[in-house]
Amino acid sequence: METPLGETPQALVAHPDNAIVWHEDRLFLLDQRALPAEIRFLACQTAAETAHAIKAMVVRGAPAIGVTAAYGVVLSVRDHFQRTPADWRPGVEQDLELLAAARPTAINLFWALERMRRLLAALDQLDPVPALLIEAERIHRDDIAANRTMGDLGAALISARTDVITHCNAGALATGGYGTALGVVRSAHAAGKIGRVYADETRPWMQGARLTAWELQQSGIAVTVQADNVAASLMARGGIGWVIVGSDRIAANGDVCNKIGTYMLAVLARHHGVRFMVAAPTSTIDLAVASGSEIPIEERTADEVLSCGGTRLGPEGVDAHNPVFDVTPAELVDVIVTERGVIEQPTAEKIAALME
Ligand SMILES: CSC[C@H]1O[C@H](OP(=O)(O)O)[C@H](O)[C@@H]1O
Repeated sequence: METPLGETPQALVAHPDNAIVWHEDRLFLLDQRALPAEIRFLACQTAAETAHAIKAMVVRGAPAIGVTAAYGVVLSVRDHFQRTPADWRPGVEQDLELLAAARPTAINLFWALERMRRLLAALDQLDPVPALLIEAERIHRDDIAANRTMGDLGAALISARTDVITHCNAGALATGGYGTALGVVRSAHAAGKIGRVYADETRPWMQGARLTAWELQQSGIAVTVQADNVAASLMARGGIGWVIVGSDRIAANGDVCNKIGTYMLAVLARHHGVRFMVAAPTSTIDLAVASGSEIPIEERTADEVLSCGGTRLGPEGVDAHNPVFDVTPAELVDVIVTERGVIEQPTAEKIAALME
């Protein structure tokens, strides 16, 4: 289990861009289960603790999960190399499986593990840890750079000041920093193009009400939280120029898997003439799945639906259905923004050309 901190080191400043910190040979995670009511970092010292932190959603969001898993591999190799320097690889392989089993949908988890696995296979120097830490830090740094590039590319698509709707949290907390959908919002806001952000609360885990609202408040961006069923009438009222969301996995044909409720927003946006933007790094594109129907959708516990903030809402004995992602067909996506460029009206051909 992760180690709650006694004295938080000065390097651990509580800011959305500081959700994942490698400090003094330990991995510190801003506990997103407690935000914004409580600011607390948890320290992970093993791959098992890191895997648990991902599964328990201490850290969540596709790119953030990938970055965290990469550091989890560093913890694993250091652990096994120290214990059995002559035969550390079997134990690390078991830890890689443990990390891969933490959550099934966000492709960045598997992308990051595969990148670390490739380096592991190539390493033959005596102590592998330094090279692996450099790679994990590179994955982290590259994700932030990608988000900043996407922020500017997405902001350029917003032609005039407007209000926007976002869903869940695709901000700095969900990435290595800066954010994907909220990275576009931050860059567009800096250019004077964002009036107000309407953040869907995003039942049942409330990423929007808790995390997106906190992030945008920290960035000085006007944010209004709304129940998940308000978006239709808000779009009908007018004034919403864009729906801007992130993604956990994009299929080869441009179908977008994202937090449950995204598909509903895409249908509403198309009906109301609101443009629908998905911001995601190319590490979220999975060419191995032809369409969204092949993407595994994580189901979490019924209790997450039948309770809120620790208070039981539903009667005992009643079941609940809790798929935490859905798939938006490519034809409902106006634009996908990646760090390599923008795809209008995504198709398999356009995705393939981008990924060449
Ligand atoms: C920038 S990816 C964020 C993405 O991840 C969220 O899911 P979860 O909070 O369950 O990890 C949601 O789908 C966001 O759009």
